Amino acid sequence: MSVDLASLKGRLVVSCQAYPGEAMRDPRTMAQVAQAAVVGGAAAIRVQGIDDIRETAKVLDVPLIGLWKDGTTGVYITPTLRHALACAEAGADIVAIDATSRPRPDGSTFAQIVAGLKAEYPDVLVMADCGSLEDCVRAEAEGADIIGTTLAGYSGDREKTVGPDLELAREVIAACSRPVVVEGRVHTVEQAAAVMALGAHSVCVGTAITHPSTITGWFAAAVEGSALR
Ligand SMILES: CC(=O)N[C@H](C=O)[C@@H](O)[C@H](O)[C@H](O)COP(=O)(O)O
Repeated sequence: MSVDLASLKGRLVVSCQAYPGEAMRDPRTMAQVAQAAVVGGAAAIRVQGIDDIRETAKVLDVPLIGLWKDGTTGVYITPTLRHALACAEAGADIVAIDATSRPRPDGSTFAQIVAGLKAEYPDVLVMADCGSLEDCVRAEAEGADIIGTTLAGYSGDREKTVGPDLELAREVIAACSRPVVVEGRVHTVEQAAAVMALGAHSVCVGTAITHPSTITGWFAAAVEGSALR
């Protein structure tokens, strides 16, 4: 599917990810979670891992953002062209790629991955997962179709804010002309609305919609912290 980014304007994107060792870490389960999110109004879905991309692509009729996390430190979100090509081959309409300037395992650059992916899959779009304003501006110049604030607070460039990094969102929206998707620690509907009011193209929510253990933990802490003795 060739994605018209206008279809995501003013809409919610939902990230459906379960982590290694978790009970929901199963491609069929993630595809079902994705289907449920679409019923609720998600205009696009973001999934991690080749099997999850393949399984989710089978059942979705909204754009699919795919990524491949390899490792847990440094550049681990779709770190090389090999990973990006595999995401596209598995059915991702948009491939999310780490767009920070940190060294990649094979010494390649974001610009080289974008060029290599587009040479092979001209219709596939690139979402740049950025951690700073500089990343966003560079990624746009290097051919990213969507600018994401995904790595704000995770790449070492910015403090990890409680909730989304609204300051970065404001600066990126002002500086970039490509659609900006604000992603990362959007945990409440109020935060999602605040991000959109800044002028974001879309907001991407993961944990607060699709990670039951974390959501349960929030409620459990509130209940236990408020219980009368
Ligand atoms: C930093 C990193 O690796 N972020 C990942 C990117 O795909 C996911 O673990 C996040 O869940 C996703 O970005 C959505 O964010 P949140 O779950 O905070 O709504």
